[in-house]
Amino acid sequence: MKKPAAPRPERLAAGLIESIDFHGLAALRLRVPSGASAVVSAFGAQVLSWTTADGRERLFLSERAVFDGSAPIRGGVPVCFPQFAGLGPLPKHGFARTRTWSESGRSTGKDYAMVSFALEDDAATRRLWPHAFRAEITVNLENNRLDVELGVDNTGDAPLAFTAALHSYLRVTEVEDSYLEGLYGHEYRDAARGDRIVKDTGTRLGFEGETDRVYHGVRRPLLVNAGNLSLGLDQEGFPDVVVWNPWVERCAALADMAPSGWRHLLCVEAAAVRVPVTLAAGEGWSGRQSLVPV
Ligand SMILES: O=P(O)(O)OC[C@H]1O[C@@H](O)[C@H](O)[C@@H](O)[C@@H]1O
Repeated sequence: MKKPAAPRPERLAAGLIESIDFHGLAALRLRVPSGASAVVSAFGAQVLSWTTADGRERLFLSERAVFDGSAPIRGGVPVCFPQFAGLGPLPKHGFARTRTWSESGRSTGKDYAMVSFALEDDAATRRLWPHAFRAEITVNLENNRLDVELGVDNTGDAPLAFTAALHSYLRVTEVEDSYLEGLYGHEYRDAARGDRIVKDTGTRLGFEGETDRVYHGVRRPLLVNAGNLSLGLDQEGFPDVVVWNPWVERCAALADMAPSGWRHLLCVEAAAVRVPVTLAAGEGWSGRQSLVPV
């Protein structure tokens, strides 16, 4: 018997933004005429899904991710701000990923849909980090790319310094069959091996164990070679690139990861880590990561 045809998604004439509930969280779904879509939650201003025009999900989101606000969401593009990892006195990766941000703008056009979320200091952030600031995440979905930008303004009257990252969890079919190109000749701090500084001499980086590296001063675009989930990555403003995969044992210790979850992710993060960003009173900074299917 002939199978009934799957319903065809309606073809959009222009970008569209809809409010949705995503695992109980308030979120926006962005859609563009190519068929690509993305989901961004107000919690963490976090991209939680990006499906390209070919129907493939490109971001890893853990099947055990917690969506009740009690913990950061494991997957998508968490925003690490104003502290990367444990490089300071704040909670790991800062507080931005566990705060609810406010929508600060949206627009659509023939071939894009864009939303922004803002986070400003309040009594709770000042208790942790005594600075006046305004951070903004802008997510721009186009037919064939996704751009995520973090902007930070020092709204106080004293200088401030921060480290930050867009902690993108890229979905791969099998991390052991994936590799990353573009880091040749760069120095990195190997956080999985006692923070030693190493110079990368391989033309491509493969994955055979726990990987936790901060590459310094990366100026070239990168290529994640992962079969039909391959992506080109580019960044501006962020000088560093973090490459992370927890592998078997560390993954098993993470309550919000399935035991085999590590196989299906590769974090390639646009980051400002080695040298903190310093802003004088009234000064601003921005950094962007762009993901393009290849
Ligand atoms: O489990 P978390 O807090 O989300 O952090 C995940 C990882 O994030 C990476 O960016 C860090 O380099 C790792 O050291 C860290 O373990």
